[in-house]
Amino acid sequence: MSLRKAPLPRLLLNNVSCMRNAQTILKNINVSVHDGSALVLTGANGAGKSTFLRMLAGFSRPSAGEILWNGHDITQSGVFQQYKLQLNWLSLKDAIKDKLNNVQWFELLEGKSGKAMDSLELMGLGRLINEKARMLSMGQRKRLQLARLLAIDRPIWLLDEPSVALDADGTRLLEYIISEHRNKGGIVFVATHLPIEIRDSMCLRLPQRFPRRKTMVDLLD
Ligand SMILES: Nc1ncnc2c1ncn2[C@@H]1O[C@H](COP(=O)(O)OP(=O)(O)OP(=O)(O)O)[C@@H](O)[C@H]1O
Repeated sequence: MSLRKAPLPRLLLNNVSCMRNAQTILKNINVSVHDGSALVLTGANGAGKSTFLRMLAGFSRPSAGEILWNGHDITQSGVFQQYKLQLNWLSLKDAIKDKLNNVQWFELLEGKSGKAMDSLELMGLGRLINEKARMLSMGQRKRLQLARLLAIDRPIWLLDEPSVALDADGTRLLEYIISEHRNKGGIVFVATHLPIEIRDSMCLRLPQRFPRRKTMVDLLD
């Protein structure tokens, strides 16, 4: 009889906690993530969804536990140098400058080229290619961020509220590109308040951090 070893998860969060300003934001998180998986993070305002993504991006370190990528702790500098090249980050701050062709600029920065125009077309921005980014609406800026995500093409996507400002078609495009990315073996983390259809995803609902006081919403009930 041959005993096959279970494959190592690409990412493993092992009893991870995170503190900020001497307060525990995340406590004892355990998650295994394999290629092609998606994890959807939900929870009330302030529950720690962005903190979770920031920790995965290496912006803040776990105060306890470890995050392993291919079995190696991402906080070790040699490992982090390799790990950070796997990440694609999308947040509410869009870091968009000047012309739409900043997608091409990001491509160049990555030593890749050729996907910018197709990505912009896919996200419905083709006819706006020569516009200044400051002329774009909120939803168009979000589409531009998504085009950049496609053009840069890294395996691990960290998406913080990716559907905010998107219209129904934009949200469907987002769902489509997430699905295609996963079909290619990519990994997607999504922190969201809005419903996004992501097939076979894991879901982690972070608990509310403070005992609730009466709010205006309670008075309206
Ligand atoms: N730079 C920081 N220093 C200290 N505390 C912070 C910092 N950034 C966020 N926090 C705190 O961490 C907690 C979690 O914030 P976080 O942004 O992760 O929540 P969230 O679940 O993403 O919330 P939201 O749904 O409002 O976006 C909050 O109480 C917040 O005040």
